[in-house]
Amino acid sequence: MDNTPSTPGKFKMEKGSYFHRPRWHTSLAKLAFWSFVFLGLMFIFFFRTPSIPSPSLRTYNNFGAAWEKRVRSSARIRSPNGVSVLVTGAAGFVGTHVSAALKRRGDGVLGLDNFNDYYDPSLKRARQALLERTGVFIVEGDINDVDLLKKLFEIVAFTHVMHLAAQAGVRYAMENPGSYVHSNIAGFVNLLEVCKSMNPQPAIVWASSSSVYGLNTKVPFSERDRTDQPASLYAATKKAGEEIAHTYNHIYGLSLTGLRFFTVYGPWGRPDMAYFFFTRDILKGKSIPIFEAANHGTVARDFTYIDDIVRGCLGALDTAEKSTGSGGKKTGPAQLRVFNLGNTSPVPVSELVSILERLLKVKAERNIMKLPRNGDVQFTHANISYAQSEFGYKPKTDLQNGLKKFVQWYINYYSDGKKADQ
Ligand SMILES: O=C(O)[C@H]1O[C@H](OP(=O)(O)OP(=O)(O)OC[C@H]2O[C@@H](n3ccc(=O)[nH]c3=O)[C@H](O)[C@@H]2O)[C@H](O)[C@@H](O)[C@@H]1O
Repeated sequence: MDNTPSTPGKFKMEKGSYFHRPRWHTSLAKLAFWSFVFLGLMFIFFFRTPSIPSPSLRTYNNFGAAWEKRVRSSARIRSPNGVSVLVTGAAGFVGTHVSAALKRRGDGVLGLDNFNDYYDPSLKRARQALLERTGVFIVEGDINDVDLLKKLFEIVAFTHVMHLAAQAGVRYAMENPGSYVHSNIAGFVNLLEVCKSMNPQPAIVWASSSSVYGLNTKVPFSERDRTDQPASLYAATKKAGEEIAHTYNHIYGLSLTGLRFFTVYGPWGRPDMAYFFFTRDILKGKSIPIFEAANHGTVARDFTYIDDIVRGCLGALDTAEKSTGSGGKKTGPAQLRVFNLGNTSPVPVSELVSILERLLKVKAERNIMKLPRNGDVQFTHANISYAQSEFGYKPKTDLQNGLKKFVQWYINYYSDGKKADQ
């Protein structure tokens, strides 16, 4: 679809290296150089000890017979009313939890993830291992890979797609804008293109974000509020996703449900998020930057615990109606929805830090600083009545209890000397 690589992660567009090319003054130097390269390659080829991956994490060549068998087996429905779900971003934080929950109740689940290095890929591999143990196979690939997506639909007639693959994080969008366009816009369009051509078309539930409310000041945020003043490119790409969803629903009859997640946290979380790296840095005795708005204004988030989000995702999936189109043609109006999935009780970031201090029994070195103008908004607060009325969404975990579970996981996960660096 474009020229960016299929796994952007930390990839950034490079400036042309033309002006830095070495000049070869003599053909002798050239010969010596290539002989060196050749010998080096031979050395690597013959003397490298082959690393034997554990059977559970063996990588399968996409499209091979063994791979196809694993795809089929992972997606096999094991309960009477089960559905078959393709979960994109399955090695991600929310993707792992949702995949495990679907599998537990007997649905067929196949994961897809590009394992990019936006944050520590070993954490993604550990989540993959966790899912493997529950019988969920994650295909390694990118949502921009049309052939791969088509192949997966050829093997399995997915009834649903839970699309959670994305370039996340609000601040990183200033460093690497291309990765947001690549995953959240081009990747999403690619996935919808493939879904719209299927017969039957799957119903799609996908991750939008609370950040679409941008600079709005009226709280709590309702789905009916304006979403035309995003504060980050990340938010703008999620908002674009919502408009793109409208288009595919309108033209092709795809059933589409967008979920606006509000700062999701919990065990197996994302190391780029504040609660995660605050924990790491408090334990290290490193100072943590705590943002505050103008005139000492409070910065707050409607932090939402992962188990509540998972219940919301499953509720949305279970109430998703069938797509109405087939093979690229719409036959009638289809469902188009967007829901807030938040906690409805915002907590100031300074309070988040106090809770962590109590749980970790370590005093944080607080570095209070002005909210930088790099994508953050001052507060978020969800009105969840729509999700409540449609599928009984009701968050149960407050920040104190949720962080307790996160800290327990964190201490346990990093107890064996693993590094918690991003
Ligand atoms: O709910 C959402 O829509 C978004 O939630 C998070 O974004 P954010 O709420 O900014 O989460 P964090 O980066 O963990 O920040 C949490 C709070 O800590 C503050 N913060 C962050 C970083 C820091 O160094 N200091 C600091 O005080 C932020 O201003 C924010 O109020 C996720 O990173 C997004 O992917 C997601 O879409």
